[in-house]
Amino acid sequence: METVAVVWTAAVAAAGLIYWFVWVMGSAEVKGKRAVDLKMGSITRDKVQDKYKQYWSFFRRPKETAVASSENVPAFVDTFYNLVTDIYEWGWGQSFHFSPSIPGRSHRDATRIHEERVADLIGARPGQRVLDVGCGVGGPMRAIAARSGADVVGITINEYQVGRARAHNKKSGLDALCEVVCGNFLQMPFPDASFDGAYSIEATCHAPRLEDVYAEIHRVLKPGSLYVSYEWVTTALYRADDPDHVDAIHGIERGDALPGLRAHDEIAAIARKVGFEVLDQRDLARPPAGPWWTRLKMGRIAYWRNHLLVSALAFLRIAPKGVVEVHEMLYETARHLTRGGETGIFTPMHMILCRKPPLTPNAEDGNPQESTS
Ligand SMILES: C=C(CC[C@@H](C)[C@H]1CC[C@H]2C3=CC[C@H]4[C@H](C)[C@@H](O)CC[C@]4(C)[C@H]3CC[C@]12C)C(C)C
Ligand SMILES: C[S@@+](CC[C@H](N)C(=O)[O-])C[C@H]1O[C@@H](n2cnc3c(N)ncnc32)[C@H](O)[C@@H]1O
Repeated sequence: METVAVVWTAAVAAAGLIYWFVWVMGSAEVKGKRAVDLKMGSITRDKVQDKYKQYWSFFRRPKETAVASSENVPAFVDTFYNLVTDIYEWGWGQSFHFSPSIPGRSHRDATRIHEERVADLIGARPGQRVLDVGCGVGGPMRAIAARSGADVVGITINEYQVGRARAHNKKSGLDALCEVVCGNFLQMPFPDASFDGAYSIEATCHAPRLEDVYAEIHRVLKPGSLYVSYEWVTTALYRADDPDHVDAIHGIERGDALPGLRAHDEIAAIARKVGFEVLDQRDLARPPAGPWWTRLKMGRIAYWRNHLLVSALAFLRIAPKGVVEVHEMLYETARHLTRGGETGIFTPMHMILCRKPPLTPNAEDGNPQESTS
């Protein structure tokens, strides 16, 4: 009799523990993805490990060869997002970017405020059509549509994200304002001058040549309209002859599918080269902004909990094989990003605000032409 009672108590305790571990601790900060729902995007279960190896092979080539074959980059970025999208949603939320921390406010509030700033900078308003370049699963798109009342069209290279973004748009009741398209932002499926504004949040860093994506954005914008971008860059503190700096930046590139980080002072010149006027540029991470990396750093214990959880789910075959390796890669990446933030050599929020010049009447024939001032 006593043995039965002990066995029952142990079974109930174990069930309670599993429930707490998987369903309570395992749910995303913004509910919508739980650990038990981790898939690997559109990759079939048996191909996850191969795809992960394929992802790494990109970085085994010498940098010159990798850059020379930059036409492969969108496919490699697509593979990366198949591998990480569910883990990002589960462990971070629906907005795949950083934000300055704000004392006394939650991460969720800080994220929304950083996104709403974009809507305000480009003056988005009801009736306008705004482009979200590299939209992820649409966290920013929903915040910006809700703030401004503008119609937002997002583009992402990753088909799996399109499905997730559409489902979230519907669930949040914002599907009338938010639309998502699968495509390459280097060759966008939109006509010339078809948007009243555009923005990109921590996405154009995936472009092998920034001028290519900026030129596309310039093409689809109406004359006189605004574009704002939060760029990942090295700052003025970065020293290419310091092995610690180089190691941190390479770590960030490898763990975030980046063909090569750019320097902060290259961005404006590229924007001007494709025809934009640069109205403002600033590192939004500079004081008085609170550190963006504390959210990553404060989560050490959470990472271990997540590691145990992911390992258990893979062992039980609930999550696909390969999920543990991807999770480890992200843990390493978080270390490099934190180092980049603490040393000040890297920022994920170099803000650049641009305008496509308005049309002015041509003095000779009276027809409108792009102003060059
Ligand atoms: C803009 C990009 C992505 C930025 C961030 C959203 C992500 C960068 C690193 C990611 C993470 C690192 C550690 C993970 C952790 C080990 C896991 O347990 C839970 C998820 C993480 C916190 C994950 C979340 C998203 C990031 C912070 C790039 C790709 C251009
Ligand atoms: C780090 S996520 C940021 C997503 C979103 N801006 C956010 O903040 O939540 C980068 C996004 O850029 C997209 N992306 C990268 N390269 C792309 C390309 N060539 N064409 C279209 N989208 C691309 C990815 O698919 C992903 O959605």
